[in-house]
Amino acid sequence: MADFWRPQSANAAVKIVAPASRDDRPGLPRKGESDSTQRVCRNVLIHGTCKFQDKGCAFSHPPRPSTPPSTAPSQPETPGSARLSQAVNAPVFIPKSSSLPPTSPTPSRAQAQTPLTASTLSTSPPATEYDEHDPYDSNYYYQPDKGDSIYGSDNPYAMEALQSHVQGLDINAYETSDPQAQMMVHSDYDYFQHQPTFIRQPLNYHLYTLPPPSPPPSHFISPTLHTDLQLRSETLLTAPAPGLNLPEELQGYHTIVPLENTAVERRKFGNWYSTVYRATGKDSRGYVLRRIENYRMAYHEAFKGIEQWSQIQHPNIITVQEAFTTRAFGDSSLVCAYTYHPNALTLLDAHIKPKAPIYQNGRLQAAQQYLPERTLWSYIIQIAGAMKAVHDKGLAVRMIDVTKILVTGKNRVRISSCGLADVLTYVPAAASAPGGPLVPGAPSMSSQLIPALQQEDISMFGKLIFALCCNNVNAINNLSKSLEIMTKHYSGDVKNVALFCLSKSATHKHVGQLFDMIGSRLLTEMDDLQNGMDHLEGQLMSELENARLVRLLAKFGFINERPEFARDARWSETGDRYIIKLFRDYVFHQVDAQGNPVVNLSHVLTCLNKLDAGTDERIMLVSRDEQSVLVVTYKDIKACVESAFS
Ligand SMILES: Nc1ncnc2c1ncn2[C@@H]1O[C@H](COP(=O)(O)OP(=O)(O)OP(=O)(O)O)[C@@H](O)[C@H]1O
Repeated sequence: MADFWRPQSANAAVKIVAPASRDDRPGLPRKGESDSTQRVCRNVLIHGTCKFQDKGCAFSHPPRPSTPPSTAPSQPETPGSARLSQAVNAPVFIPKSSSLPPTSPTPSRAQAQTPLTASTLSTSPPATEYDEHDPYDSNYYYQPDKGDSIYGSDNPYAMEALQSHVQGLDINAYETSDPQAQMMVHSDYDYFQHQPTFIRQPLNYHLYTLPPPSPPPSHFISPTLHTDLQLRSETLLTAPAPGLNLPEELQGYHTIVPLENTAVERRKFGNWYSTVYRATGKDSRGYVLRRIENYRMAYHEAFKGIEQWSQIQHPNIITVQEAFTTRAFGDSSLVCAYTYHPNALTLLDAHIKPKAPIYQNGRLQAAQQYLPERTLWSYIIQIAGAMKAVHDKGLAVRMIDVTKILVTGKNRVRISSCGLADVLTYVPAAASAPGGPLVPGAPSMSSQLIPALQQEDISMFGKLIFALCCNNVNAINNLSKSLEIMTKHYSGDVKNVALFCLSKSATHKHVGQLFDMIGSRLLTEMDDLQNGMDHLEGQLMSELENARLVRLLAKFGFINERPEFARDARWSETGDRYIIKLFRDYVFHQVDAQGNPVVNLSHVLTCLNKLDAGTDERIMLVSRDEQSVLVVTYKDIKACVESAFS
C-alpha cells in the first residue's frame, strides 16, 4: 500500500484509511500520465463538462461515472523515512465524505492525543478512497510537465532553472525599481497562464530572540505597567454619562466629559471659575479643555503667549495645544486645550489628601504619611528642569502649585495649565500707562514683569517643597513647625533647597543655582531613567514577534477554502491542504460531549504556538465523517502549512 503521506519518522503521520481503486475515480491523473492527451481535462474536473470536448480540446474527457466509487479494504501501513516534502509523491487522498452529497457538517471530535500504536490506529474503520498507484503530485496545479517546469521544488534541476530564470530577469527584489519585477515571474502553465507567481523571499520572522536580562528595577517603571496602560486606554475610551448638557462639538473637539465635580464647592482660578474637561480631538486623540467661565476677551494679542507656550515640548510640561473663545457653553468662555494624560492625579490628590488605611501583610495599616525622599528628589529635579526650560524661553511658569502639577506615571510629574495665566492677566504695556494708546503687538505687561515672575516661580517652588514634605498645603504658614518636620524626615539638602527658593535675595536667583545644590542626585535620577529605558526596550524586544500567530492565521486564510478550488476536492481534500483543514477543525471546531462548540482561547493559542514552533508533540486529527484518523506532529503540520502556502 502506498502512503497517502509518508511520515518523516515513525512518529509522524499515520494513515488509517482504506485505499480505493484508482479506476473508480474519473478525472484523476494516472501514474505516469504527463501527456496532455492522457490528462483529464481541467474543465471536466471543475465544471463536470468541457465545452471544447469535440472542438479540439487536447485533454482526455472520460465518461461520468453512474455510481459512487467503491471503497477498497484497508491495508497495512508502510512506514517510510522519506522527508515530508516527499508527500509530493504520495497518491491522492480523497476522503469518502468528499464523494458524498453535501450534508450538514458533522462536528469534529478531534482531541488531544497520547501517542497511538499502529494496532490502535488500525481499529478505525477504513472509509477513505485511496490509491496506491497514483503518486500524488503537489505541483499538479502548477505544472503540466514536471520535467519542464521550473517549479518542481524537489527537483534540483528545476530549482537551478528557476534561479537562472530569475537571474535572466535580473531581478533583485530589494534594488529594482520595477514593482512587477520585484516580486514575480510568470508561469507558463495553462492553468495560471497569465497570473503572476510570487517568488517567496526568505522570511526571518522565525528568529525569535530573548530580550536582554532584566535591568535593576527602575524608580520610573511601575510594577503594574501593563495594567496601568490598559486602564489608561480604557479611560480614554469611556463614553460620557448621558444628561451632562455639554456641547456636542467645540472647535473640532467632541465627546466632552468633565474631569471634576462642579457641584461641590469650587475654587477660583484667579478671579474666574474654571472647569476641566476631557475631549476627543479631530485626530481622535485625547485632550484636556480648561474652560474659564464668563471671560471677556479684551485683547486678541493675549493669545500670543499661547503660541509661545505651544512651542515648548518638555517631558515635565503638559503641552499646550491652542486657546480659543466660545459661546458653546451658553456663556462667553475662554478654552485652553492641552494634551490629555489619562488617570493623572494632582500632587494634592496623590500625596497630600489623607489616604484610607491599606491592607499590608494581612493587616490594616495606615498609608505611608510622608513622601519618600527618593521620590521627593525626583519631583524636585523634574520640576526644576521644567522651570529651567520655561525660563530659558523667556517665560514664567506661574502655576507651581500642588493642584496644577500632575502625577502622570510612576514618579513622573508634569506641570499643567501653562500659558493660561498669561492670557488671563494680559495687559498691553501701553495700556497700563494712563491715557496711553493701545498698540497691537506691543509687549505685554507680563513680558516686562518676566524677571519678577521667574523669581516668583522659584519662591512658589519652595512653598511646594514644604507642602510635599509636611503633607500640608499651608505648611509655609507655620515655618518653624514645618522646618521641624522637614529636619525629622528628610536630609539637610532638602531643607537647603527649599530655603534657597524661599529666601529673599538681593541678587536675581536663577534655577541653574538649584542644580548646583541638587548635585549627585541628578546622577541617581539619570541611572534610574536609563534602567527604565532598558526595561522598556526589553519589553519591546519581547513583543517584536507578537504578530506571529496573526501571520499563521493569515496563512490559513490564504490556504483554506479558496473559491477557485471550491468545486475541486483535490485542493482541500488532498495532501497538505487536507491536513491543514483537519488541523483547523482541531483548533477551532471542537465540540464538547453535548455537541456544544468549545470556545477555549487557551486551546487555540496553545495549538497555534506549538504549530508556530513546530514541536514534536503528536495530535490526532479526525476527519469530519469520523471515519479516518491521522496522527501527526505539529512539526509535520507546520511543514504542510509552509508547503501549501508556498
Ligand atoms: N492634562 C491633563 N490630563 C489629565 N488630567 C488632567 C489634566 N489636567 C487636569 N487634569 C485633571 O483634571 C482634574 C481637575 O484639574 P484642576 O486643575 O482643576 O485641579 P483641581 O484640584 O480641581 O484644582 P482647582 O481646585 O484649582 O480647580 C484633576 O483631577 C486633574 O488630574
